[in-house]
Amino acid sequence: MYLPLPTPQEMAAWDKRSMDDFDLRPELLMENASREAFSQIKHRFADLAGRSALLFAGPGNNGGDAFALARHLWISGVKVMTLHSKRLKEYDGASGYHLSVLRKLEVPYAHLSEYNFDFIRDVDIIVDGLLGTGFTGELRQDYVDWIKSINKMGEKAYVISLDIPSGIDGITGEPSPVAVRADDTVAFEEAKLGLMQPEAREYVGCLSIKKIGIPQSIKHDSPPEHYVLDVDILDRLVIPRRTMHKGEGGHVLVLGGSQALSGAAVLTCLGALRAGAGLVTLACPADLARQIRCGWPEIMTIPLGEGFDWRREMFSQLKDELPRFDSVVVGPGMGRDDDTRAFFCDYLENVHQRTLFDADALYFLAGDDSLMQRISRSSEVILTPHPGEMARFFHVSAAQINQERSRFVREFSEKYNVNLVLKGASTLISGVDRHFYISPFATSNLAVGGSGDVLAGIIGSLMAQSLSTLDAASLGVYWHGLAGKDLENTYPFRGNLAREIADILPGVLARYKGKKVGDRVFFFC
Ligand SMILES: NC(=O)C1=CN([C@@H]2O[C@H](COP(=O)(O)OP(=O)(O)OC[C@H]3O[C@@H](n4cnc5c(N)ncnc54)[C@H](O)[C@@H]3O)[C@@H](O)[C@H]2O)[C@H](O)CC1
Ligand SMILES: [K+]
Repeated sequence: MYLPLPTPQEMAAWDKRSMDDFDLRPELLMENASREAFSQIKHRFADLAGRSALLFAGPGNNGGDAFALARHLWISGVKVMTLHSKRLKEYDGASGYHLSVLRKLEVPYAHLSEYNFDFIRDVDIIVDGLLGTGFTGELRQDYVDWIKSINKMGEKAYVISLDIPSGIDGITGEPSPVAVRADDTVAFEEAKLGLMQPEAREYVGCLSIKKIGIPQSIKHDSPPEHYVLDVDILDRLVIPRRTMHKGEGGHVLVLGGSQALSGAAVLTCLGALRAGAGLVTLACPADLARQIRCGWPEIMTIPLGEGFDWRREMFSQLKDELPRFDSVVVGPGMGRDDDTRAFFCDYLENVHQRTLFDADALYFLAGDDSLMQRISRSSEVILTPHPGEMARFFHVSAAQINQERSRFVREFSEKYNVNLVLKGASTLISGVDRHFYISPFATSNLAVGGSGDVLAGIIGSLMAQSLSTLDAASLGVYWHGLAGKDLENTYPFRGNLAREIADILPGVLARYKGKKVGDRVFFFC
């Protein structure tokens, strides 16, 4: 369901405990790491003998991984050249050990700063073992130059990064200021947090996670703070009983829509229906409800008051009906005027415990902390802002939110302790369990008006189907992302409609549920 995403510090702590408590030597873990990278290369090249490989070995253990890998390639008949970043005698510990074996085997090596890349012709394989989780701050200029050389040669050669593309920050995922563009990245034991951040996407290539022998109990005793959603989250949805009745599918109430924005509420209803809700009811001003009823027979409506505008009094019509719904989605296309706000405030006084707040509901909540206090610490509600909506809570810009998504989400959780979905590439979920869950999907096919409305409907639907709010959010975000990824195949230049995201949900589920992805995090590489 959730794969751990340790920070470099969390990973180093696991590493240390492996040694201290279990006497697992670093040489051994390094050997395991290099074997895993080797098998990934073998997976890419059917016949390795006679190929050429250039290995970049940095000053730390990432460089040691490259030394050990150079040995496996050499033994397989690959023409190997190992380039090291510091003087040979400066290598010690596990890296020094694997280097010494290489030297005994007489594998060719050279100092990086003395090597002339102009001599390189048609290398097949480039191994990036320059920097791993020990990298901090900005790259030194010589590293910038080496990384640029790798990327230049990588236009024609296969590039594999060990653990993390060199130059990528292990937490933020940002290149600092450049980074290796890999075809494959093999993350050792677990993917590091930075690998899953949107900033790292174009550098990581195809990511696989390979175990190197860190005992499970260590990870269990010191769990990381962040996780990435995995495909088996789809297993939370069970095949429905043939004899079920629609009530068992849950009943979602959507409060939203206004004359200018009726489509948003409809898309939320469609998302909810396509995600399997047995019944979906839209409550909105009466004239709007009549219009929507004509075009969408599957959506039931509760016409409130009269006209097209929301009014405070309308809530009294709805109040007694709330308990018959299994979840409520409030906000899509609702509008932001004072009368709508008054209706929303009355709703908050009587809030359904399984409520999802989206769009204009977030606008009201962000503008008045006393409203947030009414739902704060409610473990079953959820807020689903995009960066612009999140920005209003902090009086910053959407760009600032995107620069430090984790930090803002953490601050929000600490202040209000509710479930939260911060949308965007690599959507971030924070649960009332104080953990953070990242979506593995970043696709431009989801960047279309109405996509968020559909997501609100999906999550609302899953909340109505008795999943915990956090599971509903995780599954909903994964399913929505998978649909977007699937649309990428049909519409590589975008152009899909938001309603198509909703429409393909059942088919996507049928195709991908139970599918084995092995140790790959991303389906599509
Ligand atoms: N986690 C495990 O159990 C295992 C990890 N392995 C590999 O080891 C690296 C982490 O190794 P470490 O020695 O801690 O760090 P690095 O190799 O990343 O190198 C640190 C090295 O880099 C220098 N440095 C730091 N910042 C900069 C900078 N901005 N510019 C230039 N140089 C920089 C610093 O001085 C250090 O010398 C992990 O990623 C795995 O690949 C094991 O092999 C298996 C077990
Ligand atoms: K690396």
